[in-house]
Amino acid sequence: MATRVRPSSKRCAVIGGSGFLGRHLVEKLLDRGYSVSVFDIRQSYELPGVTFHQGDLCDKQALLPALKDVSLVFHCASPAPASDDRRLFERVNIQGTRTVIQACVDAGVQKLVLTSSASVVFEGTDIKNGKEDLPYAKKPIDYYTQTKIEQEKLVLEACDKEKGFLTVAIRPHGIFGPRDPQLVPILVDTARRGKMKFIIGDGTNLVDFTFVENVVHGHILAAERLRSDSPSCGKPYHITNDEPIRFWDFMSEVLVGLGYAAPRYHLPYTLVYTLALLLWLLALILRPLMSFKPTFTPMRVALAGTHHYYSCDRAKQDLGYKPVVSLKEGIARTVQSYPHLKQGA
Ligand SMILES: NC(=O)C1=CN([C@@H]2O[C@H](COP(=O)(O)OP(=O)(O)OC[C@H]3O[C@@H](n4cnc5c(N)ncnc54)[C@H](OP(=O)(O)O)[C@@H]3O)[C@@H](O)[C@H]2O)C=CC1
Ligand SMILES: CC(C)CCC[C@@H](C)[C@H]1CC[C@H]2C3=C(CC[C@]12C)[C@@]1(C)CCC(=O)C[C@@H]1CC3
Repeated sequence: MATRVRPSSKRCAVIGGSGFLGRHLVEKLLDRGYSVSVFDIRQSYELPGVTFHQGDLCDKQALLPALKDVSLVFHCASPAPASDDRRLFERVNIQGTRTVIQACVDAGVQKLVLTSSASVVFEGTDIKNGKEDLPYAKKPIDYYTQTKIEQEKLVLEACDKEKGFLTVAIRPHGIFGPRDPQLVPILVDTARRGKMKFIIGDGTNLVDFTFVENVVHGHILAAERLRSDSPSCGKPYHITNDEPIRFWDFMSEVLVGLGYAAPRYHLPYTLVYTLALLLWLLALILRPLMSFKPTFTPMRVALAGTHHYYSCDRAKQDLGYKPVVSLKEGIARTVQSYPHLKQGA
């Protein structure tokens, strides 16, 4: 009779492990003595202790070898939020996540940790100290958010204590840190094109930004605390720096740290939001003829002009979460890590 090898509890897989968050997660897992199998559509680095499997997560046959003898899987792959390719989001975040769940079950994986997003409850209006019991956005602001909602539901609903398949979702917000391909590069590009002179709204709106190492810490705590008798089974958890900051103060600190001027002049929120909507519509209409990507999308304007900060109380209580790097230290380390994006570089 063939005996089934019990997966080692120190062997895990990171789907999306070549990306920004995924790679930081892989590095921390290695530090903690895990051996890691990375599954990603691209390979961006090599590290001892890591086995790479290149493929599309929508392909179960490609996924299965990466999950062999693995007890714990982190799923942090997604198309970039800046894309507006609805079919891609639906294929990867919804169909692909179904495939990931099925592959985990087939491979005998015991725990699945999903990187969701705090944005699953964001509709473009103020959220102050939002808790996990807020309803999902009824009118998600973009395809990214819409498909992250469906993805989170799928993973949490798949939690099955009887079958020994446990799931949990981490909802980070505004991840930043070294090697981030999004926040700082887009900010600097906008500044270099002379478009970061304006503050949208009165500039007092509070927002969460989360240093990447805190997000990693939250994921590992969630994974290690996940047992059939733990309160976290099938639940989502906000993970932030727990230090809400004015959106425009955060942007200014990063810009000034890199040698650019901070935005100074105010523009009314409703005016900018309406312009962003019109521009988005225009881009949609002109798509068959030409392609242009507006910098100020409705989603970015909404994020820049409203309050959106979340309570981490549930993560503190159930997971023992506490940020390990302060916002000040995180900003300093981030700025230092981008010498090539400095003014004049
Ligand atoms: N960055 C942020 O502020 C926040 C991010 N999140 C979530 O965190 C997770 C990680 O984000 P982040 O690290 O910033 O993103 P990245 O784009 O840096 O990483 C995602 C990785 O997944 C890969 N990928 C995309 N599609 C597939 C596919 N079909 N099969 C296999 N791999 C694929 C990407 O490859 P490629 O680059 O080639 O597409 C990339 O390597 C995502 O789930 C995101 O939704 C949540 C909240 C905030
Ligand atoms: C042009 C400026 C008004 C803004 C430049 C910075 C923005 C690129 C970023 C500020 C907040 C960020 C953010 C995300 C992406 C990058 C920003 C818009 C997410 C949408 C990434 C994916 C998520 O799950 C939620 C994030 C919220 C904050």
